[in-house]
Amino acid sequence: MNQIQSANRDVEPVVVIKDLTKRYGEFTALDSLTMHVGRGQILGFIGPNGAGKTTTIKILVGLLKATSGQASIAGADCLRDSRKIKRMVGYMPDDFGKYNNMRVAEYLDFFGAAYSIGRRERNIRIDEVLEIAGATHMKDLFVDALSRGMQQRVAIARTLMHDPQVLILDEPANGLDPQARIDMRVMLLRLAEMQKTLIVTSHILPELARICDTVAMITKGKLRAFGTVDEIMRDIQQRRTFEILLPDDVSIESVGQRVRTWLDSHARDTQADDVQNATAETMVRFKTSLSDQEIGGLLTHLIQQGDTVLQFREVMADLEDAFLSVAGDASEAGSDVERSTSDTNETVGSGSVGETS
Ligand SMILES: Nc1ncnc2c1ncn2[C@@H]1O[C@H](COP(=O)(O)OP(=O)(O)OP(=O)(O)O)[C@@H](O)[C@H]1O
Repeated sequence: MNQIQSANRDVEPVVVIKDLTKRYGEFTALDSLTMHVGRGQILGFIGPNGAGKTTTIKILVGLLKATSGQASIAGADCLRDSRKIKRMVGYMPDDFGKYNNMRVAEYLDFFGAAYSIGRRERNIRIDEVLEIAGATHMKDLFVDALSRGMQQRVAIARTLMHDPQVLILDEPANGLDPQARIDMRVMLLRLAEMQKTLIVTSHILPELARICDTVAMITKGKLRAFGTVDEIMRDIQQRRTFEILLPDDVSIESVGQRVRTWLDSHARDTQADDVQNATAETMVRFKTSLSDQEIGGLLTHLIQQGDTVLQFREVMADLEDAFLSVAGDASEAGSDVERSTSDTNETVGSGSVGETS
């Protein structure tokens, strides 16, 4: 197992899972899972279908008994102290459910009452949670008429009604359009700023990379990687990919050759196909294990040679690459994970060393 220890050691752990195992008869759904999440942090809990995410969540919220191991939230045992757990945890399932003829305020009032919040306090709380979720304008709308993105905001508001310190959100970005996904990320970050501890499940791997402090990747009930996104990336990304965007395809051949020659003389592990001329995209793409500072030397070299470079940027491997790498079972994971394009971290053409990452 490639278990990377989190850099967030200084943050007080709120959710602690230790050697958690769950068997259904002969079948092991969770196998000695150990991980933790600190206060005000976002954990991306990532795994393909059937990996064991829901099983873990059910144990955390006290709905399922583990076969062995421990799960606690702020010191309370997830099974034995279920009343405390219920107060401390807000769980947002993937499915919004059907609530015909119910307005948003009534919907929130209903859930507030289920948490035994008094009527006056409920009214105040409804306005507060709608504000936090950016859904104040939806207060009098019917929930079943809302778009998926609006429903997700209301679902977050509902999860916040009893002011839980830990939020467990199951696939919150599922079915959202790109703008709604961005809005969702902003909202999750805001909740973390409010010192809420968030566990966010996803099988859309890059979705979480931008906002998570820590990522836990599981397949077949086993933890495959646990650490910050940077730690996981650094661990797998021995060789990084860069792109050099050129003004036209005329200079591609010469720039490609210059990059090849430069890499040959600076990086011992350079391989024949490490440099590729992407003519249609007017760019040269190359892989290297060199440091940012060393790669900056290549940019300087090109500019000194009179090449016009529009952009010099690193192609960020996404969490999916990391996942496939650490899972060590690409065929199984690859069939389940949703593919997406890589992100790029753009920098300027005539830039200096520091701008390459
Ligand atoms: N009650 C049960 N009896 C037997 N096997 C079960 C039971 N519940 C879950 N499993 C199995 O345990 C494994 C983990 O399931 P779990 O629902 O935790 O996965 P998941 O990561 O949440 O997947 P998904 O993303 O599809 O929800 C799966 O192989 C599932 O079939």
